Amino acid sequence: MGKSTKDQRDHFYRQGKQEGYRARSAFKLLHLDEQYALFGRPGHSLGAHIVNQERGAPLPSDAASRLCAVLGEKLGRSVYASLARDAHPPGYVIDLCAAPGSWSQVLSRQLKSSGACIVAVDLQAMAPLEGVAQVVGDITTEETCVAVQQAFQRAQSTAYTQPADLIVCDGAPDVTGLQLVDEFLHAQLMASAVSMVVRLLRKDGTFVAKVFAEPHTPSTDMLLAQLRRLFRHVELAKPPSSRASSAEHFVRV
Ligand SMILES: C[S@@+](CC[C@H](N)C(=O)[O-])C[C@H]1O[C@@H](n2cnc3c(N)ncnc32)[C@H](O)[C@@H]1O
Repeated sequence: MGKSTKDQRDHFYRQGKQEGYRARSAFKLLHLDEQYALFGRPGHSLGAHIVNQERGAPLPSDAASRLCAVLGEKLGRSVYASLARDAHPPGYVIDLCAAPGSWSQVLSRQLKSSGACIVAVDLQAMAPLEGVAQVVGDITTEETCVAVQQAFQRAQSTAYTQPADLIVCDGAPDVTGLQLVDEFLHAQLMASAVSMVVRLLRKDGTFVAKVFAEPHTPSTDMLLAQLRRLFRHVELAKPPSSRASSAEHFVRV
């Protein structure tokens, strides 16, 4: 392992301890939020106008038509839709493969003030977290998928069940050391996460998942192509807190 990678690992490890996170992976989600505004950017000027408009406040100018005038109808609408999405904090969130819970801690801390409803799922039970409902189960089984759906419904105070705005998955199977077996097990996990996303994520909601895939390889291109058949925008990211020596990347749809 190179010196800079080791230093970086130590830095995030120490910072995680100082900030009370259960794992250094917390920073991966925080960095993905910096890149994609996963938790909303209500302070963003255009985003704030859009939120105000949706709340009925007068908009000083018509942001959507101005964007269309500059960028053309199709791109303008698409940029407007993504700014509108990024302006809102997600209200309904599912954290798949959540233990020991540092991503759930990030979600709980970042979204506490907006009163988000958060459900965390893992094979292992984790220490309780304020504002996070837990399901212990295997996400590759139908039984757990139903249990997540039920917990998600119970965690919502309204009669009408909202679909999720954001689903995150940092799942990793126990490593066997046999590359083909490990890749197969991770692909199973990803397929199960995607099948939950198809059932529980709202249209234009956000899904973020860890994948072990180097960019521009045939297997990564195939994975991204498969995801693009289901989701409009699919991107591959490598947050600075993810070790450079690891094939770990994150897909965001
Ligand atoms: C890297 S850890 C997740 C770390 C977590 N995001 C955090 O920040 O604390 C991977 C997790 O995936 C979970 N996992 C692996 N296979 C699973 C499965 N089939 N169903 C549910 N959870 C699973 C493991 O139990 C483990 O807790």
